[in-house]
Amino acid sequence: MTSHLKKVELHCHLEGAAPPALTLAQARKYNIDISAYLADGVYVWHDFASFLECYDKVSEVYKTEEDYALLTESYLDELAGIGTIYSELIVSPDHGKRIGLGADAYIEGVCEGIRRAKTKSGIEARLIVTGERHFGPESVVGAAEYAAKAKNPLITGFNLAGEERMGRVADYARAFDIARDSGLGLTIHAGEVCGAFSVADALEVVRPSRIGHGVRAIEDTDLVKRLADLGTVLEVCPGSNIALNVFPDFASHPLRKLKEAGVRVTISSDDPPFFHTSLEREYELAADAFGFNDAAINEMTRTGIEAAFVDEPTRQALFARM
Ligand SMILES: Nc1ncnc2[nH]cnc12
Ligand SMILES: [Zn+2]
Repeated sequence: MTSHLKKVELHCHLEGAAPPALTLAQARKYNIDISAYLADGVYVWHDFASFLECYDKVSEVYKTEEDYALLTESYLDELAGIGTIYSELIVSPDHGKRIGLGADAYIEGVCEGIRRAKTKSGIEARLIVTGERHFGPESVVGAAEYAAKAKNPLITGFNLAGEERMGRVADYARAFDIARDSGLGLTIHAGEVCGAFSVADALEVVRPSRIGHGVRAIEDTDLVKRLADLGTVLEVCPGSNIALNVFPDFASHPLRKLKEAGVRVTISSDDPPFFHTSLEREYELAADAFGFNDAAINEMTRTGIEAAFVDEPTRQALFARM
């Protein structure tokens, strides 16, 4: 039972949180055939590459500022309903451009959703702009430039997501330099689909305070020690890792080993309905599948607040709500 615990989520892709029923309604509204990617109320994919394709197709049925406001508001309402006090949403202004809405209107819709949810429940939220590796280094630089110039107080971080097997982290270094110079918090997907080398690359090239997943660092003992020594926070998404077959089952998932080795870990849901999970389930898994007691789970939640891309008064206000 974790329903009594306060919760924090640092790693959830906004479009990845789209409920299948809402996606279907959106597809019907815009007369889009989504049947190859959504059938019988579940998203259809079979491996990491087809998951990314499905994710991109699903994203295309959200088209207007109001669509994004509604999607954001609905997800944050769901989080607030399970005791979540803080959420970071990974967003892609590039996607706004690709669907013809434009990056500013896309972000404005998301911000409107954040304001609506906060008015109702007090949930605090921030945005992490992401580049997608499979759209190439230039597009990732474009995302970083957008985030750096936006001067939007809700945009506080920069990320790199997408096909981890495409290129090396060094190919995306310039985007992270732009984001770092503008004062954004840095995180990067690494050690999810690719092995420990990808996490080592990320540490060397990006020097991020956080890493998305990072779980395959477990393949290299020295690297695990380095993560612990540096205090790098891992945004661990166990349900996602099992769904994508990064590990065969929860018994072989390294969350506990990483924590016991002194690595700072937090728990998130990544793309919840795609992976048949939710933040609520991830907290339940922490208790039931990983055997963490309330104190250990609260420690991970506090780590999330420590690592959140927020100003200090907001961080202290979040600690006060724990
Ligand atoms: N789990 C994941 N890994 C990389 N890119 C993603 N984009 C959405 N979900 C992702
Ligand atoms: Zn992710």
